[in-house]
Amino acid sequence: MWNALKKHHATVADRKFIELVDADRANDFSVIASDMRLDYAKTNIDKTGRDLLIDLLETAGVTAKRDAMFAGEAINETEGRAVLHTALRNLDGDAVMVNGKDVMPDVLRTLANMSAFAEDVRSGAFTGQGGKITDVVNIGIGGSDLGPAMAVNALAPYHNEPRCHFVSNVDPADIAGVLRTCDPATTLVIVASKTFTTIETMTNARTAQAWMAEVVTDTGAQFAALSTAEDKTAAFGIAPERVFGFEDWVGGRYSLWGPIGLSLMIAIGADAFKSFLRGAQAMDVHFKSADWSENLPALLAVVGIWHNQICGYATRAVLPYDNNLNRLPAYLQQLEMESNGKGVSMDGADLTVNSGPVVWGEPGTNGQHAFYQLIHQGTRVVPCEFLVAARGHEDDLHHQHQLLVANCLAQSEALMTGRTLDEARAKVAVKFDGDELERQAKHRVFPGNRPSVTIAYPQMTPFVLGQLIALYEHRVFVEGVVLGINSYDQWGVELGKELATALQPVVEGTAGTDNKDGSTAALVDFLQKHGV
Ligand SMILES: O=P(O)(O)OC[C@H]1O[C@H](O)[C@H](O)[C@@H](O)[C@@H]1O
Repeated sequence: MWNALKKHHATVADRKFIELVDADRANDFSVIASDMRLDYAKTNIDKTGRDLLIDLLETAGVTAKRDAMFAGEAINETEGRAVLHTALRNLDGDAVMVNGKDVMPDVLRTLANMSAFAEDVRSGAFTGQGGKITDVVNIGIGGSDLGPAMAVNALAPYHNEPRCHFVSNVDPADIAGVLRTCDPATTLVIVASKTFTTIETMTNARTAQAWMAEVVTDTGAQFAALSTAEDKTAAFGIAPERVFGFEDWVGGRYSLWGPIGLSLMIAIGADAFKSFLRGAQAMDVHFKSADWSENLPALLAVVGIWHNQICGYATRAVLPYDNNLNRLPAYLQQLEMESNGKGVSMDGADLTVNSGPVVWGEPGTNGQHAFYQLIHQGTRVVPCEFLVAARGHEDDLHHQHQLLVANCLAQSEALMTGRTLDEARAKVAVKFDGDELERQAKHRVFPGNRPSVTIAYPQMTPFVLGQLIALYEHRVFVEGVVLGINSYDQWGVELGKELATALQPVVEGTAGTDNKDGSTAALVDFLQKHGV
């Protein structure tokens, strides 16, 4: 299949896709599911290419794998675990079996407990020593931070109760900066850690505990924990009624839908949080039922595969024309790169194609005034993913939103159409002539034919955010199955952790640098001379 796709690519690589994009192609290469429209017309995928890509899904067994995932089979083979974040948004409670047990009663009970606690915090029924909670500090990292931090920003217009802060970095600047703005007597600290062993999180949690203890008599009463390790949360001193547990079949970067979403739920309320879950559930239903040729996550995945594994474009820019999605690129970096950044297939063989792409981005229009230069005229092609809402939330500034939308559409159009040398000459002919005209014109040429997809939606509501994040999760799943890798482990983060533990005494000066390489030893020496 890979060879067939590469062969086909050779036949279409030079085709100007601007010449292909008429109304028919725009409809044929777009799909609408629930509230979202995915347009992938501005690419050089043609019908044959799409057929081949969909054959690739069938050959890779995506249908069977998808059904196995939803059925609770242990598709995370290297860790022997099911992958069931979808159960967290299965609000109708249809049975989901793991090892012969229906997990839904526990899932729904935890959701009800979280909802009651979140509403108590919002209403003031739950208080700190100094009264109603004014600030929530979520201490977590990776999947225990990026999801809620991204979603609280994304849903800022729905955020109507305590201020929410997110502390992740072990750099003391992070926690010190946040705690400086909070009153310990009215702050709720949420320690979010699936394992409750992550060094950054546990270090920051102890710092927060000491900060609160200076003022608050019973600090444990103002701490909550989100974890799979209830013994460890108890040892930390957090009462069981404020521990919201989940199971190991929820991966860290897929955990926003359950207890790890508590800070989001406190920010927007339990009803809006459920609407967020319903959005994701709608995308799950679509993913399970739509034909691959009409299936949003599957199509987004095959476009990604086309650009990365077939065309060889190493990166992908995610460009939300939605300022509140400013943490989406960082969230997707973990979701996609920690899931599909692997060089070994499930059976232990080396991959024969590239692993998933480098994902990066910033909201438009800011990026336009920074790095779009490279996207338009650099020598490397960067496939772009534009996201845009029909409406913002600032009704009195709707004209500004229209300008935002115009910018978004202009960028994908410019990337596709480019500007020829003749057009560039015409632009500068009034100012220059002769050789100088040629030289100046060359700088103003845009190669064009640069691919992008656009995801459009009516407005960034909780329901739409749920759809969007579930769309990306399933896209990652499909790409992972096609590559034959396990998208649900993350062994690649272990080595650095082990070496950091070993280096701590070296940095502190209680162990020597004898067994370190020359570069590391010299850096330790320099930092020690400067007071580390
Ligand atoms: O939630 P925790 O157990 O504290 O884990 C936090 C994060 O750290 C790990 O190193 C993993 O790479 C991430 O996938 C995880 O989300």
